[in-house]
Amino acid sequence: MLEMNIESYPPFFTQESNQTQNVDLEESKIQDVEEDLDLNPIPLIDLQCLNLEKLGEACKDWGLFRLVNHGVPSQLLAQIQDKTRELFSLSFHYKQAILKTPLSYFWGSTARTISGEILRSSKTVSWVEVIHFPLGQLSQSKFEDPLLDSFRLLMEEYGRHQARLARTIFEALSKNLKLDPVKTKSYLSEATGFIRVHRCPRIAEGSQAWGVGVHTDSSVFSILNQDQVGGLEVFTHNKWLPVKPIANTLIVNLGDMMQAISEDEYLSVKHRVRVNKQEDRISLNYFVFPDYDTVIHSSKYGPFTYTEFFQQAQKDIETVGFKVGLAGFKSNRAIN
Ligand SMILES: O=C(O)CCC(=O)C(=O)O
Ligand SMILES: [Fe+2]
Repeated sequence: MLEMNIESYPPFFTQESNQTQNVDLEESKIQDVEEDLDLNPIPLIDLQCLNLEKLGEACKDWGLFRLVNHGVPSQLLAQIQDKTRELFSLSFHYKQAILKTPLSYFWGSTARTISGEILRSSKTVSWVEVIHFPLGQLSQSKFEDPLLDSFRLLMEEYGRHQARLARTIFEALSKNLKLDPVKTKSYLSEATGFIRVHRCPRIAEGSQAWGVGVHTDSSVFSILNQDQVGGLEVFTHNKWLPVKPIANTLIVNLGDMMQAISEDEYLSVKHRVRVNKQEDRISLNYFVFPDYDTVIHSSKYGPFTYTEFFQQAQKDIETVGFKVGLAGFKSNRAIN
């Protein structure tokens, strides 16, 4: 067992009372999942020779794919993982002091209100610590702490790669779906992009919690970089499947906005994150959205803007304890 740097964790994770009650709503027990890792059937998409047909199939059948030849230098990926780990291992109080606006630092939940406050569900707790990096605001920010400031520069560089990938992927999906490029231009808004860096603290034997409980992403899609500890699981073909960590690959998860834009042809995939008992787990996730005020038109859902979708999700979490999501936006035409 690696030594734990206790001072680096929010007290939330070291209090006994938090270690047993946090079981996800949908599963009362955190069971093992089927491990057919060697088969590793998650579709591989090569960005250097993009096969549109294969990409379309992956989006329809899986709602996710693994990107290779994505052009993000392996050195940058490794550096980012190392620096993220280093940043999280600073003391909790120091992190609270330096991770200030435009960044935010929170734990126990991945949901926030529109004004940026942490939104905790009364039903479920996420065994995760999060730092939120709004990419659009990073270049104007300079941090006094040298580690944080060098991390900001890395995030900017990584963010530019993510925005490039997002544009390329969205263009390919739009082509497949025969979307009108002029009408759907604001369905992917670079300015909305942000990166979340996560640490899921290891959890004591006998305690249980999900790092992040079952959910779909609200974004158009997300691009995930997980470390070798692994833990991401997706619900696909009627079972839970672990997404094996493979160095230098990225995982693209389609979100609710993409499902709506595609008229339900593509899937916003359900996923969750398992906590490791031996090691802390690090992941970085880039999310991108439509322009917040752009109306999404679809025959399956009533017209809505991302702002409305987000506000509804917030209301759901406060009232029923989880995001209802697209199911709450079905158009009358689709219901009848
Ligand atoms: O850390 C991960 O693997 C994914 C986290 C996630 O699903 C999310 O933040 O929406
Ligand atoms: Fe997610």
